[in-house]
Amino acid sequence: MSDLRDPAPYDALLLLSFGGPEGPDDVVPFLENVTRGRGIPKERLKEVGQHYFLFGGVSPINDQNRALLEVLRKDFAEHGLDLPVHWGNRNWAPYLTDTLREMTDAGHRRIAVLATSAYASYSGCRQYRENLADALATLEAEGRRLPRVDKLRHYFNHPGFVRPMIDGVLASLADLPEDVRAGAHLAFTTHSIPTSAADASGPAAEHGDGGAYVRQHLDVARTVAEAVAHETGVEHPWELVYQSRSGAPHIPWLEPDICDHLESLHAAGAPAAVMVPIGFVSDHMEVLYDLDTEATAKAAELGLPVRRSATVGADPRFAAAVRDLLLERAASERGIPAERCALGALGPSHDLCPVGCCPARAARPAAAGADSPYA
Ligand SMILES: CC1=C(CCC(=O)O)c2cc3nc(cc4[nH]c(cc5[nH]c(cc1n2)c(C)c5CCC(=O)O)c(CCC(=O)O)c4C)C(CCC(=O)O)=C3C
Ligand SMILES: [Fe+2]
Repeated sequence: MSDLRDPAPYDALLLLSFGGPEGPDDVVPFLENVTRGRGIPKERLKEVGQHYFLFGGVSPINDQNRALLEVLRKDFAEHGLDLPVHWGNRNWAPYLTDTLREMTDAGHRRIAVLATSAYASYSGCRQYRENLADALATLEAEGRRLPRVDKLRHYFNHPGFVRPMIDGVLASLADLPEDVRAGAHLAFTTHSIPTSAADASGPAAEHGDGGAYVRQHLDVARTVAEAVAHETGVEHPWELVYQSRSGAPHIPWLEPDICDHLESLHAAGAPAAVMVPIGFVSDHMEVLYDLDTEATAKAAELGLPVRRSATVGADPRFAAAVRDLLLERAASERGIPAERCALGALGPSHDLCPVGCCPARAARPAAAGADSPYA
């Protein structure tokens, strides 16, 4: 096999996701899993529970991961990549620990991990690595010989992640009434996090205010906005805004919120907006509730025409990007330099999170980084 198509040393891929409830009885236990020890106000939990109940207690995220699994397996098969793809979640079944146990018992020794989270930050990266460490600790306590797990690099700027978003924005613009289209703002949106977490996501000293988290999002937003301008001949004004804030009101989180932003746009005379959820990999609950329900209602109240552009989801170009990331990392683990695709100004992200990357307040073991306690 030609070197750059060889998955060795990897013998399996693990799709690692957030997980979500699949019926009304799952909602509260799911929220308990998500927020264990994180001091989310009870009021906020009741509110978030309502978002799920509005959709029958079902988060779309699991079906989206099932669809992604299917396109990944299809893409691998079509490209002669004989590598099983498994799926495990941090907060709901199929649970990460159970999947990793099955993979270990099936004899997998070297597992590449794709997290359904594209950017740096504690919530988007280190927390996934902590949960991997927890799962490995459980398997170790059960007397199992541990496989090695490697998390694939951040793919926020991979063309297979960015190009489908550009197409999504073009489709949303085309769907706006013609008389407001040319003046439409692009409101790039992502999950708000505490400003302290943003600054620690790759140090503010190196990346500026908001750390790597904000810088990476700004880079993607600029890349998408420039590609859209190139395609349409119109330079749409754009901004990076936030959604889904939680936590106590006195703690500063990234702002402005998308709903406040729509109000400001309206007040400033903007004729329309496209909400572009660059922070998310699929149309899960944060997109369906916070954007399609809440922000869309706010826009209707203002009389501001809005559209919400698609996330990458199970786009075959994303599956191809995952294959690319896996083969690139496999080659590099074998000591062979491989091309590392990236759009924008920041270049490809690191393979291995450095010691102390994206720290949380309380230090906990995290796998698949330079400070992993596991080989
Ligand atoms: C950066 C980021 C991403 C993007 C990266 C990634 O995708 O991982 C993300 C994704 C998601 N967040 C999700 C759900 C929730 N996030 C919560 C809480 C929080 N998220 C945070 C950050 C992020 N979150 C933070 C700083 C908190 C508060 C503190 C904490 O608890 O760490 C809470 C608790 C209640 C609330 O506060 O809202 C819930 C229910 C779902 C599933 C949706 C579904 O079911 O379809 C997904 C994909
Ligand atoms: Fe979240």
